[in-house]
Amino acid sequence: MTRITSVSLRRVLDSRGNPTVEADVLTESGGFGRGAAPSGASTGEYEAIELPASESIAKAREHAVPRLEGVYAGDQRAVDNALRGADGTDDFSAIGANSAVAISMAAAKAAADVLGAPLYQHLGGAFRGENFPIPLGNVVGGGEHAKEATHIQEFLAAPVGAPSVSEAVFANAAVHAAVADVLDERGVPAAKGDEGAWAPPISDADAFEVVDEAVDRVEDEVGFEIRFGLDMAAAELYDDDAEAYVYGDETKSADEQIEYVAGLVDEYDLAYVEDPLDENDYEAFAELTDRVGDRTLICGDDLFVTNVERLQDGIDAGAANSILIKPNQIGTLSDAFDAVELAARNGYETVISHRSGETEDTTIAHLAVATDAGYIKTGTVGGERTAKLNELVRIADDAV
Ligand SMILES: O=C(O)[C@@H](CO)OP(=O)(O)O
Ligand SMILES: [Mg+2]
Repeated sequence: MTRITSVSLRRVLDSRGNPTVEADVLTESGGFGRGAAPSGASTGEYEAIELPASESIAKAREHAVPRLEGVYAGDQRAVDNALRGADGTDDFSAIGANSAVAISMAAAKAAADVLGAPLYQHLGGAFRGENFPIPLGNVVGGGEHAKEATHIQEFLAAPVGAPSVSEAVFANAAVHAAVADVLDERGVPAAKGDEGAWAPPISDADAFEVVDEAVDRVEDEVGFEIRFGLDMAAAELYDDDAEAYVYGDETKSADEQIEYVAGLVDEYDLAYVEDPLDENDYEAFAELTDRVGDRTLICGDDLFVTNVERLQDGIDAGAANSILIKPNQIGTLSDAFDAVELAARNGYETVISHRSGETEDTTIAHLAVATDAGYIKTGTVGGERTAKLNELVRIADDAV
């Protein structure tokens, strides 16, 4: 094992053009790792705290860096415990989860570098599974990621029948292109949202038709099953005062929302529905899961925020049957692994995910392979999205 000799932090651009934190970790035997923090727009109420990049860097330099020097880079728990100890809060509000996650990922990469092993192998070990995640590809979106588009935040292609990860990745890109064709045929202009999905000014009902048509076309071309799913990001739709989900001029009570989503699952044979209900409503999540959980994944993102305590509450309540894993929601890779393990022990599927604000960092591709995750959600097109997808293709090709 080799000790960390230096941690340097800087501000770099994220895909929205905002400053984010990048960390470089060096070890005594010359190992090097670099990690950069992503950033959410539709952030959950219970996420770890992201501080302004400069403030987070200043605080981490003062409190965390001195504690990290001398820690074994390959002992990820020790690295992450040092980060937690330096911060001293439950939610990383002292140094910022953005510096914490950048350092945590950089240390893992430095350790992999020392070992001469790819990151997924260092994280997953010799006996990790041999499966590859199915990529969920955002092809139409709105909500907090694009104003004047759909109320539902993400319509996600799910190439569940793809024979390889590479074919799955290309199928999602083909669905993205087919959506552009269908919109064009309907005379609908479309810009792109934060994650590169089309952001057309159409109703949610029309978006279902467009995506369904695009998926059918590509399914015919490629000859394997492609379904689709949603991230409803319903906490963003929910109005606490009105106690209702707000879709422009229309509102839905929790019961109506459950009815609506269950109807969509059946009508469109949805493979996946993320955050269909408010992040505080475990009960409604449990009711929906009970109704449709045998035929689709009901995934908690803002509901669980990659947090084992919130996930345990969900398991106890029977809320959802899968969890979105975003390392920056909780602050360290160790915490993210704990959430994956708790999920796996309780039969919850795991979906490793990007954020709407991203960098070229490819850690989540390695994390998905290392943890044998069933799915990865990392967009479809755009450099910061294809960075992860292309890394997955390289991992499958043994070329990292
Ligand atoms: O809600 C989500 O799942 C994510 C990523 O798609 O969005 P954000 O990073 O804005 O929270
Ligand atoms: Mg989400």
